[in-house]
Amino acid sequence: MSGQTTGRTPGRRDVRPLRVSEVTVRFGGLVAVNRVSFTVEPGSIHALIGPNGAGKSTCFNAISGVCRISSGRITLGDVDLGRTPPHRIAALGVGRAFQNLALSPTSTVFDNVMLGRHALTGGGFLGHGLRAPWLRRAARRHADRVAEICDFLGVARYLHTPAGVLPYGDQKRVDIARALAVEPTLLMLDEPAAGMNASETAEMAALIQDVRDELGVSVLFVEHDMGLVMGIADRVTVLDFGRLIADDVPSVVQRAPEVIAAYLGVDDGQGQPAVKTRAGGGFPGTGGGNGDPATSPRPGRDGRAEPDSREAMG
Ligand SMILES: Nc1ncnc2c1ncn2[C@@H]1O[C@H](COP(=O)(O)OP(=O)(O)OP(=O)(O)O)[C@@H](O)[C@H]1O
Repeated sequence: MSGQTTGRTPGRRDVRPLRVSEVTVRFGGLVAVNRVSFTVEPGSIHALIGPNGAGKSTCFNAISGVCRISSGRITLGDVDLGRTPPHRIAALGVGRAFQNLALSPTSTVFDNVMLGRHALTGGGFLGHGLRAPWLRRAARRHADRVAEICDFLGVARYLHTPAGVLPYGDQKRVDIARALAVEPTLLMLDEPAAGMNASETAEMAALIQDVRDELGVSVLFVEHDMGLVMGIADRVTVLDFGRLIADDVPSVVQRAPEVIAAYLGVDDGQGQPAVKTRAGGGFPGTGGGNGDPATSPRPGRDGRAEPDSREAMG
């Protein structure tokens, strides 16, 4: 991946910490996120993990303004994001790529990525029909930047191709390009390796590291592939049933008894999973199972097994 990048840094904004402080999100009587606090440090790769229904997506939605927090505070630097609409949050420097690609399949890659740019431009210069010379110059600058971002993501050759005909892995890259088009200081990735094979996952890992190292952008990602998480994250926050159960470096998190128990549903009290009760389950470092919690059943809120339909992803 590194060979495909331009190495150009945006240098447009200071990268600031994202602080999630005592955040609670309720849906009626259900507490989906329960007084959760963590900080994404500037220039870090930070993973948010947890079994199905743990509250990861809700937490992501709260940070990107898609759902309202019931209490607590979310700040980027000293800017309060907690009650800010999504388009403003994007303009403030938070770019988000989605698990289910948020691309228009019939629009070109260029147009899809330019759409991401509209958080910066307000869509204004296009709406004026490019009559004034300064509007044409602005449009050219934005077009050049879109091309640069696509080059960085390794999808520049598809610039004028409808996004929908690209291979899945390349569509993922275009979606990340769209998120980077807002010139974010924080990039949020929702299950970036979902549906990818081992070599595509390795390329995605390299890409995420390039975003951090070459663009200086912090990355917060939700992921079920524990190999990817433990391989690239500087810090890992673990949720279970809406509560934070661990927040530390990967080597500590993967040995935390609460984390092992959350993924396997059982703990023998010594921090060791009772794997015999969870066929195929396991968490890296525990010696239990295939190392991919996404393939493991886990107890539901009512204590019954809650099978996960996800495919094993490495
Ligand atoms: N819009 C909503 N209305 C009601 N309940 C919701 C809503 N969104 C999520 N929930 C519930 O909140 C809890 C947390 O869900 P969330 O999707 O955040 O978990 P998750 O960790 O992202 O799970 P997964 O890994 O399966 O995507 C679940 O019990 C879910 O059913």
